[in-house]
Amino acid sequence: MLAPAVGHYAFVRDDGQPLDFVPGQFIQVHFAYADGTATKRSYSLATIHDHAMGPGEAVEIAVSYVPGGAATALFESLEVGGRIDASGPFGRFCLMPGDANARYLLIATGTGVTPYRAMLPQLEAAIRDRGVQVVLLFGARTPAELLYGEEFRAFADRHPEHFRFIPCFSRELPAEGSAHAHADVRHGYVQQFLPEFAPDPAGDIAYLCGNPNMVDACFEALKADGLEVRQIRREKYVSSK
Ligand SMILES: Cc1cc2nc3c(=O)[nH]c(=O)nc-3n(C[C@H](O)[C@H](O)[C@H](O)COP(=O)(O)OP(=O)(O)OC[C@H]3O[C@@H](n4cnc5c(N)ncnc54)[C@H](O)[C@@H]3O)c2cc1C
Repeated sequence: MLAPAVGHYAFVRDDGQPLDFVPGQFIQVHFAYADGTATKRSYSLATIHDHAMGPGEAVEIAVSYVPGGAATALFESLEVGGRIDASGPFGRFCLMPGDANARYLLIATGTGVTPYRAMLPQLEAAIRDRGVQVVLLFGARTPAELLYGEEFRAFADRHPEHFRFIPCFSRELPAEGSAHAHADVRHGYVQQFLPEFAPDPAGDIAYLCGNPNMVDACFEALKADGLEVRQIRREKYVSSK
C-alpha cells in the first residue's frame, strides 16, 4: 500500500517481454462486470525504466480505490501472483524531445503524480543537458497520501538548483519533525499556489494530471496567465466505462 487507499501494483508480461512505453503513457485494464459485459479502465505507468533489468521489467501502476468501483474490486481481490488482462501503452501525456522550455510546471493530485515518477530519468537528463527548471506541485489530502513523496524529495535533494518539490496538503499538514515537514510544504489546493510560481508564457510548459476539476481550474488559470493551449498538457482521470 502506498497510502491507506492506494495500492502499488507491479506486473510482468506473461510473454516475458518488457513493456516498451514513453513515460507519461498509460495502460488499459480489461475485465468484465458481474453480468459479463466487457469494460476497461486506464492506469498511468509508474515504472521508472531501468533498461539494465531487461525482459520481464515490471509494469507498475498505482491504483486509488474508489468505493463501489468495479476495477477497484478487481484490484482489491487480486492476490500476489494474480493475472490481469491489459493493453497499451496509450497516450501522449509525455515530455517531448523537442521541448526547449526554461521550466516545467508539473501539477498533480493523487495518483495523477505517477506519470511524473516515470518521467524522473527524462527530467534528470533535461536538467543535465539543458539546465531546465522543474516545479512539482503535488496535491494530497494528508501526508499519508503523499504518494512516492520520499522519492520526489530525494530527487529534489539531488537537484536543489533545478527541482522543487512542493506538496500541497488540503486537509492535514505534516507533524512537526516528520519526514514531510519541510519549508516547501503548502496548505490548501494546488491551484491556489500557481500564482506563486509566476507562470511564464515565454518559458513554461505545464503538465496537469489527476482530478478533472483540478485540471480544469489550473488550465483556465494558466491560460489567463498567457500560456497557450499547446503549452498546457493535460491528463484527466475520468472513469472510462
Ligand atoms: C488516462 C487515464 C489515466 C488514469 N490513471 C489512473 C491511475 O494511474 N490511477 C488511478 O487510480 N486511476 C487512474 N485513472 C482512473 C481509473 O481509470 C478509474 O476511473 C478509477 O480507478 C475508478 O475505476 P473503478 O472501476 O474502480 O470505479 P468506477 O466503477 O468506474 O466508478 C465507481 C464510482 O466512483 C466514481 N469515481 C470514479 N473515479 C473516481 C475518483 N477518482 N474519485 C472519486 N470518485 C470516482 C464514479 O463516478 C462512480 O460513481 C485514470 C483515468 C484515465 C482516463
